[in-house]
Amino acid sequence: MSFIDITRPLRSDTPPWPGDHPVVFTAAARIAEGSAVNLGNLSLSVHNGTHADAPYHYNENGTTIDQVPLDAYVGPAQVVDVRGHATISVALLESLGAPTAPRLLLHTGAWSAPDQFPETWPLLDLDVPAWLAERGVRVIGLDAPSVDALTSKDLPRHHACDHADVLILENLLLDAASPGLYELIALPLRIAGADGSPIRAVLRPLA
Ligand SMILES: N[C@@H](CC(=O)c1ccccc1NC=O)C(=O)O
Ligand SMILES: [Zn+2]
Ligand SMILES: [Zn+2]
Repeated sequence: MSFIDITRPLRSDTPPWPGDHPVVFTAAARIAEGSAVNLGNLSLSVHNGTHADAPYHYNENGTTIDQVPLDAYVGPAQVVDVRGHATISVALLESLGAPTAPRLLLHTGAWSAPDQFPETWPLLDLDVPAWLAERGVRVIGLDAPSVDALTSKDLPRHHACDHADVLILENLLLDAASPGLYELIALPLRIAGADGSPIRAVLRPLA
């Protein structure tokens, strides 16, 4: 069965989080210029594009990305459509029949123009991470740049996820994923000591 690719392309013309390092991909060598090979150099913030946050991103004593349990990032996942909602409450998720899987992906529709960084996106109520964790959820993903607001400095939703042992995926591309149950594969790179990592995130429909 074919995959649905829920990864944003890493492109130098996609704006990063304000103030963060952009995607820089340069050709260090080109066959067309007489080299034996084409050779690319890549420079990134680990929060560019579709990525996993490591708990170390928001907790000095948190797990770094090379230490996170890989089985969290592979397995059944539910996609729900929360487009048009400013806040995501327990009641909203219940009304959508969530959660039915250990991974919950929120289609917010908040970042629709790739060359324009969004200013607002739907935010979880602070009791949602613990409520989801009690129901077996280990990963929350969304198609917005963060689980917290752009201007947040105290990152209450990141911390609520951390306290509930819920891992976070950000900047997914869920336009082609209708609500339903899938297998998610979204493994981070083994970057020693890092606070996050790009992922290649795909869904496979579960019949
Ligand atoms: N995707 C990130 C963005 C982030 O937190 C961030 C990235 C660069 C510089 C500052 C950041 N966050 C808070 O001040 C996140 O919410 O995890
Ligand atoms: Zn992040
Ligand atoms: Zn984050």
